[in-house]
Amino acid sequence: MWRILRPIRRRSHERSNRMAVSAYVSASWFLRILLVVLFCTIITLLSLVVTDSANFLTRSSKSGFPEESSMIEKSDPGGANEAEQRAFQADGGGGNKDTQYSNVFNKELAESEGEAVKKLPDCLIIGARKGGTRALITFLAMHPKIVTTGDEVQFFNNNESYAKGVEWYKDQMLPTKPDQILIEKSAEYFHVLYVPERVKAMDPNMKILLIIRDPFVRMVSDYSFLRRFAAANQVEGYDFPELKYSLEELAINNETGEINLQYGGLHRSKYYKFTKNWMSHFPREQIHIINGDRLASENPSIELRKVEDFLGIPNFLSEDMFYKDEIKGFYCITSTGCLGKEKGHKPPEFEPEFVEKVRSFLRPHNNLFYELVGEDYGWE
Ligand SMILES: Nc1ncnc2c1ncn2[C@@H]1O[C@H](COP(=O)(O)OS(=O)(=O)O)[C@@H](OP(=O)(O)O)[C@H]1O
Repeated sequence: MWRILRPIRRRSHERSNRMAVSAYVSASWFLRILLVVLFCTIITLLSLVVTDSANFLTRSSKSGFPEESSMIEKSDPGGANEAEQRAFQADGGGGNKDTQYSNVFNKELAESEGEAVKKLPDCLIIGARKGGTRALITFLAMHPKIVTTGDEVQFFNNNESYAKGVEWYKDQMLPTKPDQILIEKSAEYFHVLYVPERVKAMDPNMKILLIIRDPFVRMVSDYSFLRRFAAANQVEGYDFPELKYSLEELAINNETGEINLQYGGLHRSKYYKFTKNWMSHFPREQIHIINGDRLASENPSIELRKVEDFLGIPNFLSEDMFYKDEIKGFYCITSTGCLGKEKGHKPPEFEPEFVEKVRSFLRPHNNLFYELVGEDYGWE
């Protein structure tokens, strides 16, 4: 019996051994496949996380600091009002029809070698709208080493013009000698969020001039300009609220008594947001900020000297080239007179409560702006 059973037991023993070996082999393959799948999943997840954080950082750097979002972005109705921009463009940038000033004040400086040819600008005055951009470019145009554009070209902020391409843009410029700097000013560039990206794509070395003034004063000037403009002009498809409503009615929501975040005039006075956007495309050293309050209230040669230094051209614009016109209340050019009648108004008066409400809304934006640019402008 034992002899009969022994081979059977051996066979069954061998069978169970084989089964155990094959179970072991299958289990080890299963584990290997599982590990490979697990590894692939981890890699995919990790790459998703990395890409997402990179996107987040890019988004943050384009639209402002992440911490800004809690305080500032909530109070931000979004981009500039396009209809308003059209209205502004219809006037070539706010009554900017000043003539070019001749550059032959100083013979030595005026003598430039080489042939004058059309080229793309070396420098842009980007705004801020109603910051004193016209005064700035008009004064700079007296410098023999500077050539400027007349009317605002509004190339980067106007999709129709932008679509015409850089050759078209170049064609809008005046011929410039090799040792002269060409400056274009369009006061709306500062406020349109896609502009710096476009400028950088054309010339990453572009020098940027930004002139800012007390944001409350700027808002008042912005409102007054649009009101005057609307009274004298019609823009198809756009009803100017400035014609129907007072500044107080536009800036304050009359139901809640709170600031009206949708009001474009106020939005454009939030310098931090727009400057941050420019600084995410251009280094701080490439952006020179002019104090528009000072350019208007002190002899302009003080602020202009800093611009000359920034542009790397000889100091030429001197105190005696300007005088204060007591009737107009602004500085004018000794040899040619004041800016056109569209520039330089006595601001209207407002109730102190209104002024304080708007100023306290702007204050955190101003503080962030001071921090960002490294200078305290001391606005109330
Ligand atoms: N010297 C001199 N002469 C006249 N005006 C001067 C001057 N310096 C600064 N300003 C102030 O410039 C304000 C107009 O700003 P902008 O030229 O940037 O306006 S625009 O955006 O181009 O339309 C303009 O605003 P308003 O006073 O509301 O007209 C002036 O306050």
